[in-house]
Amino acid sequence: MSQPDNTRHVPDSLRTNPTIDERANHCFGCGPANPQGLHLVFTTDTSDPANITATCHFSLTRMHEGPPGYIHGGIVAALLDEAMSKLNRPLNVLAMTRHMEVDYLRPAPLHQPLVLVSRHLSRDGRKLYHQAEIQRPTGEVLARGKGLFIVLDEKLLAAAGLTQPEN
Ligand SMILES: CCCCC/C=C\C/C=C\C/C=C\C/C=C\CCCC(=O)SCCNC(=O)CCNC(=O)[C@H](O)C(C)(C)COP(=O)(O)OP(=O)(O)OC[C@H]1O[C@@H](n2cnc3c(N)ncnc32)[C@H](O)[C@@H]1OP(=O)(O)O
Repeated sequence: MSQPDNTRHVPDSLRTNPTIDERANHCFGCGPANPQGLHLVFTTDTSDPANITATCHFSLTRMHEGPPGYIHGGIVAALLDEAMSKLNRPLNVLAMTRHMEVDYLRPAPLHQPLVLVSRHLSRDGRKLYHQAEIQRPTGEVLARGKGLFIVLDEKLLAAAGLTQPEN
């Protein structure tokens, strides 16, 4: 009986010592290699250490439709989650979402320029508290998320062949 050839689907980068960026290459939110992904590109601003932010300008099409003409609510949550996760690198940690909540304030339209803005709120040991918003270019807030991210412990990372970034 023939066996599936899994090796063809393993990128070279995963055979050696892949960086977190190489591993995140297929991330649904930001991975450039994911043909079905959102391909979000963020700019982070660390100029004020007390107010670290990440910003992304984007527009979606009917691939991500929920209510007619509007972004699906699950995608809204994914956008907010992604935006908040982008704060972890400037904070120099690898962390994952433990809890998040979403306020759907107004329907978020397809085919229109929108802005994702996330902000680091506070840190308590391994617990990072972030928030993110989807805004119109006018600043009107359409959706807001708050998230608890947990800095991954070294044992979990070691199992995945990773280490926390140097501080
Ligand atoms: C297996 C290896 C994984 C490899 C991952 C490698 C790198 C990842 C790093 C970067 C990712 C790269 C690209 C970004 C990709 C996606 C972007 C979007 C981000 C995501 O989409 S990422 C996916 C969704 N994410 C998950 O798939 C997480 C599943 N989960 C877990 O893997 C565990 O859950 C973990 C490890 C997170 C924590 O596990 P844990 O056992 O270490 O910690 P625990 O659960 O105990 O919580 C700790 C403290 O939070 C408190 N706490 C809990 N809930 C609370 C609440 N509601 N309010 C207030 N406090 C709360 C507890 O009370 C406790 O507090 P205390 O320590 O003070 O007791």
